[in-house]
Amino acid sequence: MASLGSYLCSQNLLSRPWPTGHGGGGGSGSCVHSHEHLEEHPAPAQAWSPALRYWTALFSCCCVPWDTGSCGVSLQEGQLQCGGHVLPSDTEGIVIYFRWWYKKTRIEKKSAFIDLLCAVPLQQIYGCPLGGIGGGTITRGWRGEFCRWQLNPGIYHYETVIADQFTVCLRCKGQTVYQQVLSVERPSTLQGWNWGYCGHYAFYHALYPRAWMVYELPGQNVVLTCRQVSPVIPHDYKDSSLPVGVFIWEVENERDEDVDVSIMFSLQNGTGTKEDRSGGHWNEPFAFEKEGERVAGVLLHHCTHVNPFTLAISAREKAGTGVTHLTAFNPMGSGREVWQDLLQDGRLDSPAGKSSLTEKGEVMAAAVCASCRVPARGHRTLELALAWDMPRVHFGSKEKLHLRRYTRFFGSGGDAAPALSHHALTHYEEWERKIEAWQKPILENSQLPSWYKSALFNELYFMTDGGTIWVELPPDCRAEDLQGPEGAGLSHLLPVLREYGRFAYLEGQEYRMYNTYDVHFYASFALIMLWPKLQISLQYDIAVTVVNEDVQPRQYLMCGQTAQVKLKNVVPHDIGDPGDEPWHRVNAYLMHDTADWKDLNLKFVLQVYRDYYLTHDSLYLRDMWPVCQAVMESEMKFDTDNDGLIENGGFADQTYDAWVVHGASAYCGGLWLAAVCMMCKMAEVLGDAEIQQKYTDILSKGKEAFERMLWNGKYYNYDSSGSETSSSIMSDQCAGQWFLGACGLDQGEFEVFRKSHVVSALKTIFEKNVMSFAGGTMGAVNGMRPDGVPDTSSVQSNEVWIGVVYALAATMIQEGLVEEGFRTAEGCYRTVWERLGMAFQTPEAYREKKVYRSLAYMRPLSIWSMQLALEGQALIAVSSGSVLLMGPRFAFPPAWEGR
Ligand SMILES: C[C@H](CCC(=O)O)[C@H]1CC[C@H]2[C@@H]3CC[C@@H]4C[C@H](O[C@@H]5O[C@H](CO)[C@@H](O)[C@H](O)[C@H]5O)CC[C@]4(C)[C@H]3CC[C@]12C
Repeated sequence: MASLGSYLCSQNLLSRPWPTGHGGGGGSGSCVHSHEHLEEHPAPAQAWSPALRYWTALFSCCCVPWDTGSCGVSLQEGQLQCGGHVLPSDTEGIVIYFRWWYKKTRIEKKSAFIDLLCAVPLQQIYGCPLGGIGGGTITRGWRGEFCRWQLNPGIYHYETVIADQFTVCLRCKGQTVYQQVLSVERPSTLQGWNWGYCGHYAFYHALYPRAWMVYELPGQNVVLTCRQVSPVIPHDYKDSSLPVGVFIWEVENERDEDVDVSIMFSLQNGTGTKEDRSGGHWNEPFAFEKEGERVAGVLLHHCTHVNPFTLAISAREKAGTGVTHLTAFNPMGSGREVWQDLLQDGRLDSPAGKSSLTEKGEVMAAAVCASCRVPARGHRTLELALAWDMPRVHFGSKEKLHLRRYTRFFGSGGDAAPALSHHALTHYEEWERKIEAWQKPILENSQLPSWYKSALFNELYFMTDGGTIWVELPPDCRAEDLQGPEGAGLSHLLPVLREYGRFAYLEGQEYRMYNTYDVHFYASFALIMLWPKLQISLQYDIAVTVVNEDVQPRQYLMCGQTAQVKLKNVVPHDIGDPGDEPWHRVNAYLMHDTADWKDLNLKFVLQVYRDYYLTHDSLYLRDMWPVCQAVMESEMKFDTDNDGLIENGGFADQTYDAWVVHGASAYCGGLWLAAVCMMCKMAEVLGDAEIQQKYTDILSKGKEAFERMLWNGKYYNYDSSGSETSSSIMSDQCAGQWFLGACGLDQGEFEVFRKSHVVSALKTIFEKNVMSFAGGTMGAVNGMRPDGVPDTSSVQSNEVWIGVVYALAATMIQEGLVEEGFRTAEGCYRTVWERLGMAFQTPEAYREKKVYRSLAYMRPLSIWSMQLALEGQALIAVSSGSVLLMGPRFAFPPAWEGR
């Protein structure tokens, strides 16, 4: 048995529940996300609700048909509320938003990029998603259900498809003794099947990109362990793109007699949407043999007009393992014919030939079954796979055709499902070896707490399940098609995009914008550390958008003003909405005109240097340098008093897009100084003495202004406006230092913020925002008043942002406050994954009580910056000869070693 399985075996855990510690909160050595008994509910979070409950009342009085129920709209005590924050009842933005929403959804019949009226209902059901990066994802729940679907890029569909199941059949001496669907459900369809598996005898464990389900078949003396593996492999740009998942069933026979074991995998042709009934779908059996390895199963052709696809269920044939199938059955009926077929001999009938096409209104399913004899007291393995092939995709606008990344290896003809299945079933062992080599040093590091190990790997689910898309650059695409006729001098743009393709992931499953840049700033650590070429490719895409403009005027929802969609020489908020035409039309976000945001340009510069520092890619640095200069020039205008420090504009002009900032600010001012420092460093590397001098002068002036205007003796004030809340303690006030530290630019000649000030600020945040908030158990609140009461002046100052908290923890670790860093981050992990049951859907934000916002969000990927900080600490420890804190470095290619 491979990889973590061997760890399981070595600990004699194969036939027992995974070590506990989650849910129980004991932290007893488990490093996976677990549900001990599948019948248990993970956490009592029903009382928690989406943030925007005030809308119902508002819109019901406008007589808008309102049928979604869960989205959170309410009027509390006669006032409009957002996240418990009272909004003025005449708030112009709300009215403008509503008008826009009505036109978009009711007149144009399109979906809104952020639908405040139809929030995704909270279901505490999710587990590890299936699939590699950018080929679509199918998420399974921790009870084994197939329940979250993203096959059309960026578009989610939340539906448990009942026919999608694993069923076990046990036979002794030629008689079936046990046949059971491995599901705790008791549905109204397929009533001829034996449902209602007792959840007490099942255990779920997840350590992304793998998950384990252990079934102790009651009264059978047989234990099944289903190991689910997806090809998500750091530094791998081929197999990591594949739309497949493998299920390795380990069967342990604890009886004194042989048992014939069959695992049947049934699947509906579709994803549980109304399209499943649209007619014209069909199934066919297949077998695929290559290099002496044979897999067999059923193809389910889903023939929709837009983005048709083929699903494939299959199993690996090998000596002693038989594979049979059922090409088609009705998943809406009793399913009795399927059940009897399996019951009779532990095999399926395996009819030859295709099914007929489904009629309109008809749904079809198929099944594949792998069977083997397991000797008394013996052990055998059955290997099954799910693949889906949707090679050619259109986004919502249907203007451009995109080929997914994997088509360069498996073709774009729509006939790749057999080869994908074969590849998955013959390569998963290699994937597991690589996953283990990557994860093991961290898992085996006894100095790291278990919750952290779970958080680090499991939060990575968003890399694939963030509506992620990875496509090829069209072969005929020319540099001028991307950069415009003048060209931006990005000499390596085409080679990079041709070699590594284009990558995009959503801000959140509920905030449907690709590569939201102010947020990606936080999440980008995962990409640069694990798939650096994708981060480089993403940055090239952003650089292209910087040099382009979109002169189309439009009204912005928060302020009501009209301005053009995208200005030249500024970084966009995002690269578009999958419901429209991303890359081609950027800035789907229309809450604010982000041309006036203060953080976006700076975040580009910070990432360019950070990426260069970690990859040593000097071609990239050279290409990005003019773009950095251009965006810094644009940013310069925000230093209105020429003191070397930018000022905010008196509106929410940065990632905290509902938290107003006036004048100089700790967050944007700090990012600015860090970016200026990196401009000096990049100019030095590139030998540009003039620019280096220019930025050195700005930096020395700006540092002085920053300290004078914001330092209060303990921490940096929120802003310099002198307003009632300008002395608030912002948890993210050291964001600039965070990036500087990650790039080794935080000391000596490069020290921007005085060490003693940084440490004092971090200690204050720990004392106030962390320990004085929810008893230190929920991470850091964004804004805290010096007297220890959260800053309620805005919706967002009173929230905890999980991704910000992980970044803060990384900053603490960088500054040597390791214990404080772990304590801070632990609060968020335990709140989200244990208390609220929001596994595999970490939201952007929650409040101390009752409210959360934006499920399945990008920012928490910033936890990878904690890992970078820990590795940095380990290097410091080694070089100073002190005790090594960490295990060996991991995940970096050999070229990075020793830096
Ligand atoms: C329209 C309301 C009143 C405006 C007015 O004063 O006239 C707005 C008040 C509060 C707004 C909501 C705040 C939370 C969401 C923010 C979201 O933007 C994305 O979120 C990230 C921050 O979490 C940000 O970093 C990222 O760049 C953004 O893309 C937009 C939806 C909000 C629900 C927002 C909606 C308008 C208000 C209700």
